[in-house]
Amino acid sequence: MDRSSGDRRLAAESSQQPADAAPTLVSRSRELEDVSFGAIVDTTAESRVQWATPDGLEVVGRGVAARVTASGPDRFEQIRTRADRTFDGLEHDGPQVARPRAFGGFSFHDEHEPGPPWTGFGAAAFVVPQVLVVRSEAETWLTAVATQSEEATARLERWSERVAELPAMQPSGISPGVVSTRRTTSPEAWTEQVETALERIDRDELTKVVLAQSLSVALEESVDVSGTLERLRRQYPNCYRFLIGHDTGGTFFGAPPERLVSKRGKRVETEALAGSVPRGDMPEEDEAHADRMRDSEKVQREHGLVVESIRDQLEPLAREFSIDEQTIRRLATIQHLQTPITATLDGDRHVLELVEALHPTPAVGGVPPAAAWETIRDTETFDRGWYAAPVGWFDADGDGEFAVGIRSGVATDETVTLFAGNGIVADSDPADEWDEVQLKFRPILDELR
Ligand SMILES: C=C(O[C@H]1C=CC=C(C(=O)O)[C@@H]1O)C(=O)O
Repeated sequence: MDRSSGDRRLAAESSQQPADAAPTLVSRSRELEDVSFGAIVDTTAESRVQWATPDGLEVVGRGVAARVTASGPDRFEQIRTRADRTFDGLEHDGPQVARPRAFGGFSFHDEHEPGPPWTGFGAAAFVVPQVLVVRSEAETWLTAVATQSEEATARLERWSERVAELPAMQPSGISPGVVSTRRTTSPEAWTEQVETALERIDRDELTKVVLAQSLSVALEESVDVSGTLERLRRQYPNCYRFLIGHDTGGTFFGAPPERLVSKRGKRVETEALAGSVPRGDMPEEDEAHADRMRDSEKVQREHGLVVESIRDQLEPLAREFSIDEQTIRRLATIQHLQTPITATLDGDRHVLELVEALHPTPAVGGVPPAAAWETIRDTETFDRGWYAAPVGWFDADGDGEFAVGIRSGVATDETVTLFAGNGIVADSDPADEWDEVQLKFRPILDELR
Protein backbone atom coordinates (compact mmCIF):
# COMPACT_ATOMS: atom_id res chain seq x y z
CA MET A 1 0.00 0.00 0.00
CA ASP A 2 1.56 3.26 -1.14
CA ARG A 3 0.46 5.67 1.58
CA SER A 4 2.05 9.08 1.92
CA SER A 5 3.78 10.02 5.15
CA GLY A 6 1.09 12.67 5.75
CA ASP A 7 -1.64 10.12 5.47
CA ARG A 8 0.19 7.65 7.68
CA ARG A 9 0.48 10.37 10.29
CA LEU A 10 -3.23 11.22 10.05
CA ALA A 11 -4.19 7.57 10.40
CA ALA A 12 -1.83 7.18 13.35
CA GLU A 13 -3.29 10.24 15.08
CA SER A 14 -6.79 8.93 14.72
CA SER A 15 -5.92 5.42 15.87
CA GLN A 16 -4.05 6.84 18.88
CA GLN A 17 -7.20 8.61 20.05
CA PRO A 18 -8.50 6.24 22.71
CA ALA A 19 -12.12 5.43 22.00
CA ASP A 20 -13.55 7.41 24.92
CA ALA A 21 -10.89 9.92 25.84
CA ALA A 22 -11.15 12.91 23.48
CA PRO A 23 -10.18 16.00 25.53
CA THR A 24 -12.95 18.56 26.07
CA LEU A 25 -12.74 21.59 23.79
CA VAL A 26 -12.94 25.14 25.14
CA SER A 27 -13.42 28.23 22.98
CA ARG A 28 -13.25 31.97 23.51
CA SER A 29 -14.52 34.58 21.01
CA ARG A 30 -14.14 38.30 20.46
CA GLU A 31 -15.65 40.66 17.88
CA LEU A 32 -13.16 42.09 15.37
CA GLU A 33 -12.81 44.94 12.96
CA ASP A 34 -12.84 43.56 9.44
CA VAL A 35 -9.73 41.69 8.35
CA SER A 36 -8.32 40.06 5.22
CA PHE A 37 -9.35 36.41 5.35
CA GLY A 38 -6.68 35.56 2.79
CA ALA A 39 -3.92 36.88 5.05
CA ILE A 40 -5.05 34.54 7.85
CA VAL A 41 -4.72 31.41 5.73
CA ASP A 42 -1.56 32.64 4.01
CA THR A 43 0.54 29.69 5.20
CA THR A 44 1.36 26.23 3.95
CA ALA A 45 3.05 25.19 7.18
CA GLU A 46 -0.19 24.63 9.07
CA SER A 47 -3.60 23.13 8.48
CA ARG A 48 -5.93 25.78 7.03
CA VAL A 49 -9.51 26.00 5.82
CA GLN A 50 -11.60 28.59 4.06
CA TRP A 51 -15.34 28.36 3.43
CA ALA A 52 -17.81 30.83 1.95
CA THR A 53 -21.45 30.38 0.98
CA PRO A 54 -23.52 32.21 -1.65
CA ASP A 55 -25.63 33.70 1.17
CA GLY A 56 -22.67 35.49 2.76
CA LEU A 57 -21.18 33.34 5.54
CA GLU A 58 -17.38 33.38 5.36
CA VAL A 59 -15.04 31.42 7.61
CA VAL A 60 -11.30 30.88 7.72
CA GLY A 61 -9.52 28.58 10.13
CA ARG A 62 -5.96 27.72 11.04
CA GLY A 63 -4.24 25.04 13.08
CA VAL A 64 -5.75 21.91 14.58
CA ALA A 65 -7.56 21.88 17.93
CA ALA A 66 -9.05 18.45 17.07
CA ARG A 67 -8.91 16.18 14.08
CA VAL A 68 -11.17 13.25 13.15
CA THR A 69 -10.41 10.88 10.31
CA ALA A 70 -12.01 7.68 9.04
CA SER A 71 -11.88 5.23 6.16
CA GLY A 72 -13.91 2.44 4.62
CA PRO A 73 -17.61 2.05 3.86
CA ASP A 74 -18.78 3.22 7.33
CA ARG A 75 -16.59 6.35 7.26
CA PHE A 76 -19.61 8.71 7.59
CA GLU A 77 -20.73 7.00 10.79
CA GLN A 78 -17.17 6.79 12.13
CA ILE A 79 -16.71 10.53 11.66
CA ARG A 80 -20.05 11.20 13.35
CA THR A 81 -19.20 9.05 16.36
CA ARG A 82 -15.69 10.49 16.72
CA ALA A 83 -16.94 14.04 16.25
CA ASP A 84 -19.62 13.55 18.92
CA ARG A 85 -16.84 12.57 21.30
CA THR A 86 -14.74 15.54 20.22
CA PHE A 87 -17.56 18.03 20.74
CA ASP A 88 -18.88 16.36 23.91
CA GLY A 89 -18.71 18.89 26.78
CA LEU A 90 -17.64 21.74 24.46
CA GLU A 91 -17.52 24.99 26.40
CA HIS A 92 -18.11 27.87 23.97
CA ASP A 93 -17.96 31.41 25.30
CA GLY A 94 -19.25 33.59 22.45
CA PRO A 95 -22.16 34.03 20.06
CA GLN A 96 -23.59 31.12 18.07
CA VAL A 97 -22.12 32.38 14.77
CA ALA A 98 -18.58 32.15 16.22
CA ARG A 99 -18.96 28.59 17.58
CA PRO A 100 -16.29 25.98 16.81
CA ARG A 101 -17.05 23.93 13.72
CA ALA A 102 -15.35 20.94 12.09
CA PHE A 103 -14.33 21.53 8.47
CA GLY A 104 -13.35 18.89 5.95
CA GLY A 105 -14.75 16.35 3.60
CA PHE A 106 -14.74 12.92 2.07
CA SER A 107 -13.24 11.21 -0.94
CA PHE A 108 -15.63 10.32 -3.75
CA HIS A 109 -15.01 6.56 -3.38
CA ASP A 110 -15.05 5.00 0.09
CA GLU A 111 -12.04 2.77 -0.56
CA HIS A 112 -9.86 5.73 -1.55
CA GLU A 113 -6.10 5.41 -0.88
CA PRO A 114 -4.43 8.78 -1.31
CA GLY A 115 -1.51 9.14 -3.70
CA PRO A 116 -0.34 12.22 -5.65
CA PRO A 117 -1.93 14.69 -6.20
CA TRP A 118 -4.16 13.66 -3.27
CA THR A 119 -1.38 13.08 -0.73
CA GLY A 120 -2.75 13.97 2.70
CA PHE A 121 -6.40 13.61 1.63
CA GLY A 122 -7.71 10.36 3.11
CA ALA A 123 -11.19 8.87 2.77
CA ALA A 124 -12.62 11.27 5.38
CA ALA A 125 -10.95 14.02 7.40
CA PHE A 126 -12.25 16.92 9.48
CA VAL A 127 -10.45 19.51 11.55
CA VAL A 128 -11.70 21.83 14.30
CA PRO A 129 -9.29 24.75 13.77
CA GLN A 130 -7.45 26.37 16.69
CA VAL A 131 -8.27 29.80 15.30
CA LEU A 132 -11.43 30.71 13.40
CA VAL A 133 -12.51 34.02 11.89
CA VAL A 134 -16.17 34.22 10.87
CA ARG A 135 -17.93 36.95 8.94
CA SER A 136 -21.70 36.94 8.78
CA GLU A 137 -24.18 39.78 8.34
CA ALA A 138 -21.51 42.49 8.69
CA GLU A 139 -20.14 41.09 11.95
CA THR A 140 -16.68 39.55 12.18
CA TRP A 141 -15.68 37.30 15.08
CA LEU A 142 -12.41 35.72 16.14
CA THR A 143 -12.61 32.39 17.99
CA ALA A 144 -9.75 30.54 19.65
CA VAL A 145 -10.18 26.83 20.45
CA ALA A 146 -8.03 24.74 22.81
CA THR A 147 -8.32 21.93 25.32
CA GLN A 148 -7.69 24.21 28.35
CA SER A 149 -9.45 27.50 29.06
CA GLU A 150 -6.17 29.35 29.84
CA GLU A 151 -4.77 28.17 26.52
CA ALA A 152 -7.90 29.33 24.66
CA THR A 153 -7.74 32.77 26.34
CA ALA A 154 -4.02 33.14 25.60
CA ARG A 155 -4.57 32.10 21.97
CA LEU A 156 -7.39 34.62 21.63
CA GLU A 157 -5.12 37.41 22.97
CA ARG A 158 -2.25 36.41 20.69
CA TRP A 159 -4.43 36.27 17.60
CA SER A 160 -6.27 39.51 18.44
CA GLU A 161 -2.88 41.24 18.30
CA ARG A 162 -1.80 39.39 15.20
CA VAL A 163 -5.02 40.09 13.33
CA ALA A 164 -4.85 43.81 14.19
CA GLU A 165 -1.65 43.98 12.16
CA LEU A 166 -3.10 42.27 9.08
CA PRO A 167 -4.59 44.23 6.16
CA ALA A 168 -8.36 44.75 6.17
CA MET A 169 -8.76 44.15 2.43
CA GLN A 170 -8.57 40.70 0.88
CA PRO A 171 -5.70 40.62 -1.64
CA SER A 172 -6.81 39.02 -4.89
CA GLY A 173 -3.24 38.29 -6.01
CA ILE A 174 -2.24 37.79 -9.60
CA SER A 175 -2.68 34.75 -11.81
CA PRO A 176 0.35 32.46 -11.68
CA GLY A 177 0.38 31.94 -15.47
CA VAL A 178 0.10 28.59 -17.25
CA VAL A 179 3.16 26.87 -18.77
CA SER A 180 1.36 23.82 -20.16
CA THR A 181 -1.65 21.54 -19.64
CA ARG A 182 -1.84 17.76 -19.75
CA ARG A 183 -5.08 15.80 -20.12
CA THR A 184 -5.77 12.42 -18.55
CA THR A 185 -8.29 11.74 -21.27
CA SER A 186 -7.80 12.43 -24.98
CA PRO A 187 -10.85 13.24 -27.16
CA GLU A 188 -10.52 9.74 -28.72
CA ALA A 189 -10.37 8.02 -25.32
CA TRP A 190 -13.36 10.12 -24.18
CA THR A 191 -15.42 9.06 -27.18
CA GLU A 192 -14.62 5.42 -26.42
CA GLN A 193 -15.52 5.86 -22.74
CA VAL A 194 -18.82 7.54 -23.53
CA GLU A 195 -19.65 4.87 -26.11
CA THR A 196 -18.92 2.11 -23.59
CA ALA A 197 -21.23 3.84 -21.10
CA LEU A 198 -23.89 4.17 -23.81
CA GLU A 199 -23.66 0.42 -24.52
CA ARG A 200 -24.28 -0.27 -20.80
CA ILE A 201 -27.23 2.12 -20.93
CA ASP A 202 -28.49 0.31 -24.05
CA ARG A 203 -28.27 -3.03 -22.23
CA ASP A 204 -30.36 -1.49 -19.38
CA GLU A 205 -27.52 -1.98 -16.89
CA LEU A 206 -27.41 1.74 -16.34
CA THR A 207 -29.63 4.80 -16.84
CA LYS A 208 -27.13 7.58 -16.19
CA VAL A 209 -23.45 7.88 -15.32
CA VAL A 210 -21.32 10.98 -14.76
CA LEU A 211 -17.92 10.51 -16.38
CA ALA A 212 -15.14 12.93 -15.54
CA GLN A 213 -11.70 13.97 -16.75
CA SER A 214 -8.75 15.61 -15.09
CA LEU A 215 -6.47 18.30 -16.45
CA SER A 216 -3.04 18.83 -14.96
CA VAL A 217 -1.95 22.47 -15.29
CA ALA A 218 1.76 23.33 -14.94
CA LEU A 219 2.15 26.89 -13.64
CA GLU A 220 4.85 29.52 -13.94
CA GLU A 221 4.88 29.83 -10.15
CA SER A 222 3.00 28.41 -7.15
CA VAL A 223 -0.60 29.46 -7.01
CA ASP A 224 -1.92 31.77 -4.27
CA VAL A 225 -5.04 29.71 -3.59
CA SER A 226 -6.75 32.23 -1.35
CA GLY A 227 -6.14 35.02 -3.89
CA THR A 228 -7.55 32.75 -6.61
CA LEU A 229 -10.66 32.19 -4.49
CA GLU A 230 -11.04 35.95 -4.08
CA ARG A 231 -10.92 36.38 -7.87
CA LEU A 232 -13.44 33.53 -8.21
CA ARG A 233 -15.73 35.35 -5.76
CA ARG A 234 -15.82 38.29 -8.14
CA GLN A 235 -16.60 36.10 -11.16
CA TYR A 236 -18.87 33.57 -9.43
CA PRO A 237 -20.50 35.45 -6.52
CA ASN A 238 -23.39 32.98 -6.32
CA CYS A 239 -21.14 29.93 -5.80
CA TYR A 240 -19.58 28.37 -2.73
CA ARG A 241 -15.84 28.82 -2.24
CA PHE A 242 -13.65 26.48 -0.25
CA LEU A 243 -10.02 25.70 0.50
CA ILE A 244 -8.72 22.77 2.52
CA GLY A 245 -5.00 22.51 3.13
CA HIS A 246 -3.47 19.99 5.49
CA ASP A 247 -0.06 20.63 7.02
CA THR A 248 1.39 18.24 4.45
CA GLY A 249 0.27 17.58 0.89
CA GLY A 250 -1.65 19.84 -1.46
CA THR A 251 -4.53 22.29 -1.15
CA PHE A 252 -7.97 21.30 -2.42
CA PHE A 253 -10.03 24.29 -3.50
CA GLY A 254 -12.91 25.28 -5.71
CA ALA A 255 -16.00 27.35 -6.42
CA PRO A 256 -18.84 24.82 -6.66
CA PRO A 257 -22.30 26.00 -7.65
CA GLU A 258 -23.93 22.94 -6.10
CA ARG A 259 -25.18 22.59 -2.54
CA LEU A 260 -25.24 18.99 -1.37
CA VAL A 261 -27.19 19.77 1.78
CA SER A 262 -27.57 22.30 4.57
CA LYS A 263 -29.25 21.47 7.86
CA ARG A 264 -30.26 23.75 10.71
CA GLY A 265 -32.35 22.08 13.39
CA LYS A 266 -34.93 20.06 11.47
CA ARG A 267 -34.85 22.28 8.36
CA VAL A 268 -33.00 20.86 5.34
CA GLU A 269 -32.18 22.49 2.01
CA THR A 270 -30.73 20.74 -0.98
CA GLU A 271 -31.05 20.91 -4.76
CA ALA A 272 -30.79 19.06 -8.02
CA LEU A 273 -28.28 20.69 -10.36
CA ALA A 274 -27.77 18.90 -13.66
CA GLY A 275 -27.94 19.90 -17.31
CA SER A 276 -25.50 22.41 -18.76
CA VAL A 277 -25.31 24.88 -21.66
CA PRO A 278 -22.89 27.78 -22.30
CA ARG A 279 -23.66 31.45 -21.66
CA GLY A 280 -24.39 33.53 -24.75
CA ASP A 281 -22.56 36.76 -25.59
CA MET A 282 -25.84 38.62 -26.09
CA PRO A 283 -29.04 38.31 -23.98
CA GLU A 284 -30.98 36.69 -26.87
CA GLU A 285 -28.28 34.09 -27.42
CA ASP A 286 -28.10 33.45 -23.67
CA GLU A 287 -31.86 32.95 -23.52
CA ALA A 288 -31.77 30.69 -26.60
CA HIS A 289 -29.23 28.40 -24.89
CA ALA A 290 -31.39 28.31 -21.73
CA ASP A 291 -34.54 27.54 -23.78
CA ARG A 292 -32.75 24.76 -25.61
CA MET A 293 -31.79 23.21 -22.25
CA ARG A 294 -35.26 23.64 -20.75
CA ASP A 295 -36.91 22.12 -23.85
CA SER A 296 -34.47 19.24 -24.28
CA GLU A 297 -36.14 15.93 -23.49
CA LYS A 298 -32.68 14.42 -22.86
CA VAL A 299 -31.60 17.11 -20.38
CA GLN A 300 -34.94 17.01 -18.58
CA ARG A 301 -34.63 13.23 -18.24
CA GLU A 302 -31.07 13.60 -16.91
CA HIS A 303 -32.18 16.30 -14.45
CA GLY A 304 -35.30 14.38 -13.42
CA LEU A 305 -33.17 11.40 -12.39
CA VAL A 306 -31.32 13.61 -9.91
CA VAL A 307 -34.56 15.02 -8.44
CA GLU A 308 -36.05 11.52 -8.10
CA SER A 309 -32.96 10.12 -6.47
CA ILE A 310 -32.79 12.97 -3.91
CA ARG A 311 -36.47 12.35 -3.13
CA ASP A 312 -35.85 8.62 -2.66
CA GLN A 313 -32.90 9.29 -0.31
CA LEU A 314 -34.39 12.11 1.73
CA GLU A 315 -38.12 11.39 1.96
CA PRO A 316 -37.71 8.46 4.39
CA LEU A 317 -35.90 10.82 6.81
CA ALA A 318 -38.41 13.67 6.49
CA ARG A 319 -41.78 14.68 7.92
CA GLU A 320 -42.31 17.14 5.06
CA PHE A 321 -40.64 17.18 1.68
CA SER A 322 -41.06 19.76 -1.05
CA ILE A 323 -39.72 20.03 -4.59
CA ASP A 324 -39.72 23.65 -5.74
CA GLU A 325 -40.02 25.02 -9.24
CA GLN A 326 -37.22 24.35 -11.70
CA THR A 327 -35.07 27.40 -12.52
CA ILE A 328 -32.03 28.29 -14.61
CA ARG A 329 -28.83 28.77 -12.61
CA ARG A 330 -26.68 31.29 -14.51
CA LEU A 331 -22.95 31.38 -13.76
CA ALA A 332 -20.34 33.50 -15.57
CA THR A 333 -19.41 30.83 -18.11
CA ILE A 334 -22.15 28.19 -17.93
CA GLN A 335 -25.83 27.76 -17.06
CA HIS A 336 -27.53 24.80 -15.41
CA LEU A 337 -31.01 23.48 -14.68
CA GLN A 338 -31.65 23.74 -10.96
CA THR A 339 -34.47 22.44 -8.77
CA PRO A 340 -34.43 23.61 -5.12
CA ILE A 341 -35.60 20.98 -2.61
CA THR A 342 -36.51 21.51 1.06
CA ALA A 343 -37.49 19.13 3.83
CA THR A 344 -38.38 19.05 7.50
CA LEU A 345 -36.75 16.13 9.27
CA ASP A 346 -38.72 13.52 11.17
CA GLY A 347 -36.53 13.87 14.28
CA ASP A 348 -33.03 14.78 15.48
CA ARG A 349 -30.48 13.87 12.86
CA HIS A 350 -26.86 14.74 12.20
CA VAL A 351 -26.08 16.52 8.92
CA LEU A 352 -23.64 13.69 8.16
CA GLU A 353 -26.59 11.26 8.02
CA LEU A 354 -27.99 13.39 5.21
CA VAL A 355 -24.58 13.67 3.54
CA GLU A 356 -24.26 9.90 3.64
CA ALA A 357 -27.76 9.40 2.25
CA LEU A 358 -27.21 11.86 -0.60
CA HIS A 359 -23.63 11.14 -1.69
CA PRO A 360 -23.18 10.73 -4.57
CA THR A 361 -26.26 12.30 -6.11
CA PRO A 362 -26.69 11.31 -9.78
CA ALA A 363 -25.39 14.83 -10.58
CA VAL A 364 -21.92 13.37 -9.95
CA GLY A 365 -22.50 9.58 -9.76
CA GLY A 366 -25.38 8.04 -11.64
CA VAL A 367 -28.41 5.72 -11.65
CA PRO A 368 -28.55 3.04 -10.37
CA PRO A 369 -25.82 4.12 -7.95
CA ALA A 370 -23.95 0.79 -7.75
CA ALA A 371 -23.77 0.29 -11.52
CA ALA A 372 -22.72 3.93 -11.97
CA TRP A 373 -19.92 3.59 -9.38
CA GLU A 374 -18.73 0.46 -11.11
CA THR A 375 -18.77 2.17 -14.50
CA ILE A 376 -16.83 5.15 -13.11
CA ARG A 377 -14.28 2.79 -11.56
CA ASP A 378 -13.91 0.72 -14.75
CA THR A 379 -13.71 3.75 -17.02
CA GLU A 380 -11.88 6.67 -15.47
CA THR A 381 -8.09 6.55 -15.64
CA PHE A 382 -7.39 9.04 -12.85
CA ASP A 383 -8.11 9.28 -9.14
CA ARG A 384 -11.19 11.41 -8.32
CA GLY A 385 -9.85 11.88 -4.80
CA TRP A 386 -12.09 14.50 -3.15
CA TYR A 387 -13.48 15.81 -6.46
CA ALA A 388 -17.30 15.58 -6.66
CA ALA A 389 -17.49 14.53 -3.01
CA PRO A 390 -18.99 16.29 0.04
CA VAL A 391 -16.96 19.22 1.41
CA GLY A 392 -18.15 21.49 4.21
CA TRP A 393 -18.64 21.74 7.96
CA PHE A 394 -20.69 20.55 10.92
CA ASP A 395 -20.99 21.71 14.52
CA ALA A 396 -21.57 20.23 17.98
CA ASP A 397 -25.37 20.13 17.38
CA GLY A 398 -25.00 18.16 14.14
CA ASP A 399 -26.02 21.16 12.04
CA GLY A 400 -23.92 22.03 9.02
CA GLU A 401 -23.62 22.66 5.33
CA PHE A 402 -21.95 20.74 2.51
CA ALA A 403 -21.24 21.60 -1.11
CA VAL A 404 -20.45 19.10 -3.84
CA GLY A 405 -16.70 19.45 -4.53
CA ILE A 406 -17.00 20.25 -8.25
CA ARG A 407 -15.43 23.15 -10.24
CA SER A 408 -12.43 22.25 -8.14
CA GLY A 409 -8.75 21.41 -8.25
CA VAL A 410 -5.88 20.36 -6.05
CA ALA A 411 -2.80 22.58 -5.92
CA THR A 412 0.59 21.00 -5.26
CA ASP A 413 3.76 23.10 -5.71
CA GLU A 414 3.61 24.53 -9.22
CA THR A 415 0.80 22.33 -10.51
CA VAL A 416 -2.97 22.46 -10.20
CA THR A 417 -4.92 19.35 -11.14
CA LEU A 418 -8.45 20.22 -12.22
CA PHE A 419 -11.47 17.94 -12.48
CA ALA A 420 -14.74 18.14 -14.41
CA GLY A 421 -17.42 15.72 -15.50
CA ASN A 422 -20.70 15.40 -17.33
CA GLY A 423 -23.82 13.28 -17.10
CA ILE A 424 -24.13 10.60 -19.79
CA VAL A 425 -27.62 9.28 -20.60
CA ALA A 426 -29.14 7.54 -23.65
CA ASP A 427 -28.77 9.89 -26.66
CA SER A 428 -25.64 11.57 -25.26
CA ASP A 429 -23.28 12.64 -28.01
CA PRO A 430 -19.58 12.23 -27.06
CA ALA A 431 -18.54 15.46 -28.82
CA ASP A 432 -21.24 17.56 -27.09
CA GLU A 433 -20.38 16.00 -23.75
CA TRP A 434 -16.70 16.80 -24.35
CA ASP A 435 -17.55 20.46 -24.95
CA GLU A 436 -19.59 20.67 -21.76
CA VAL A 437 -16.76 19.18 -19.70
CA GLN A 438 -14.34 21.80 -21.08
CA LEU A 439 -16.76 24.55 -19.97
CA LYS A 440 -16.54 23.19 -16.42
CA PHE A 441 -12.74 23.45 -16.32
CA ARG A 442 -13.00 27.13 -17.17
CA PRO A 443 -13.84 28.78 -13.82
CA ILE A 444 -10.49 27.84 -12.25
CA LEU A 445 -8.45 27.57 -15.46
CA ASP A 446 -9.37 31.16 -16.42
CA GLU A 447 -8.03 32.38 -13.05
CA LEU A 448 -4.72 30.56 -13.49
CA ARG A 449 -3.89 31.97 -16.94
C1 LIG B 1 -20.04 16.90 -12.59
C2 LIG B 1 -20.03 18.22 -12.73
O1 LIG B 1 -21.18 18.97 -12.84
C3 LIG B 1 -22.46 18.45 -12.47
C4 LIG B 1 -23.26 19.61 -11.99
C5 LIG B 1 -24.00 20.38 -12.88
C6 LIG B 1 -24.22 19.93 -14.19
C7 LIG B 1 -23.80 18.70 -14.59
C8 LIG B 1 -24.12 18.20 -15.97
O2 LIG B 1 -24.71 18.96 -16.75
O3 LIG B 1 -23.73 17.09 -16.30
C9 LIG B 1 -23.12 17.77 -13.66
O4 LIG B 1 -24.11 16.89 -13.22
C10 LIG B 1 -18.78 18.98 -12.76
O5 LIG B 1 -18.82 20.22 -12.78
O6 LIG B 1 -17.68 18.37 -12.74
